[in-house]
Amino acid sequence: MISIDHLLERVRQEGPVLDFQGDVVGIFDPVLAVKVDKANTDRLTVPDSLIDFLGLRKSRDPLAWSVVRTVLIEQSGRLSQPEHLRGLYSRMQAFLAQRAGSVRNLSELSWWTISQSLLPMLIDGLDEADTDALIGEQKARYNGIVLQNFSPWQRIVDFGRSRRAARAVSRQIRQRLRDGDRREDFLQSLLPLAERIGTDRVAYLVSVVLAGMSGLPGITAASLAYAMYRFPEWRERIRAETAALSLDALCALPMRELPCTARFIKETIRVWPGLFALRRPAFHDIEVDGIRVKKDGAYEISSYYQHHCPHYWDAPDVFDPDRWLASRRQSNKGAFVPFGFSSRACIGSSVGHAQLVLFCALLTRDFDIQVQEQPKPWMQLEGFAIPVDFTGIVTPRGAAAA
Ligand code: HEM
Repeated sequence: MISIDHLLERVRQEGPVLDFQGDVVGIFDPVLAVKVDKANTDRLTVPDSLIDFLGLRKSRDPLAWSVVRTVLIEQSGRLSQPEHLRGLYSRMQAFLAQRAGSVRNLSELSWWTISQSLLPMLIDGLDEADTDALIGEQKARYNGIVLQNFSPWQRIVDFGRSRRAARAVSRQIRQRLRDGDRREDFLQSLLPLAERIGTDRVAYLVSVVLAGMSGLPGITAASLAYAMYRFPEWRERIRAETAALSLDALCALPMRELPCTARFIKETIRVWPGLFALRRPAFHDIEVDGIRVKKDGAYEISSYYQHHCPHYWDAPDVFDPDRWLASRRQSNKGAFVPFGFSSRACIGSSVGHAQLVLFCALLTRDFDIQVQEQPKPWMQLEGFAIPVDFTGIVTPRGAAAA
């Protein structure tokens, strides 16, 4: 990956559309990035499965990706209602409480607190064995995404984990369809598609949501914990806001009563967006506003670039949550894209954003964190932002709210 300074200089000299090696076009203008990504996604459908390749499916009725996205976005909205957030908060709180009192890798702890607590929103009512299977898939993703451990042995272990998780998901789908049992979770929202696309492809869609909830949410949570360590004055402001609310009030997400928390989250995901650059294959020839990307070529778009470009932000590298005050807000022309670019943006952003607010509350009103200063924690910026050497002890605060 080229450095941000080099990229900024190239864009300054050559403009926002750059030719990279190997038929890759870099698009570093927010409006153009959205247009090209949309043109690529418009014709995207749910991919074929093995059954299609073997010619075993009776009807072949392609289902647009945008339809699936709408279903999932609506479900994400329902799952961010207070009654579901209360459950999410309790799960995160219990997870942290079990791990309190001993020295931990705080990035890893943040990642797992967030990721594991989301599982019942994917499939509610799982038994222990199937929960273990899905946690196994999350372990595989943690190894690949965060630890970047691609040793042959790890790959074999993780392949086994993924197979086990896939079997658990298929079993759950069959069981739900057979028993007519209804739950409020992502799986439920996908079941009506089973008749049209087959249960195998519903299982695939469940795995896409599982992947979505087992990567960036946890990485973002680690950045929030790190930002609280680096900027303790903001931690105290968040504590004051969240401790003033009962848990029920907090789960209604009264953002007007949480202005510092909201600004802190925005600024953390601006400075350290979960994903720096996306290199997306072109599914067909794309021609938009004079930009051409050949089928089987690729284009690159970057939230990190957009979040650090002085064209859109004053002092872009400075962590300054107050830049989001209404009195100071700049017109950033759609450059702020922590949840991705519109046509492929995060389907879980309602749940995701709510969870980040609750995570901030948890780390301030319910727990204290003592971070170890040796070795000094630092933020690794390679493809995504993850705090390193970030160890410490989490302890419950005496006055944890009911
Ligand atoms: C703080 C939390 C989160 C952040 C920062 C985040 C960020 C993102 C980003 C940047 C993308 C775009 C990736 C791309 O363009 O290829 C994305 C996509 C996605 N996210 Fe999230 N996400 C979060 C939470 C979640 C949650 C809670 C779920 C599931 C419940 C989820 C499910 C997905 C899925 C399925 C996609 C793929 C959408 C598609 O391919 O059309 N995300 N997310």
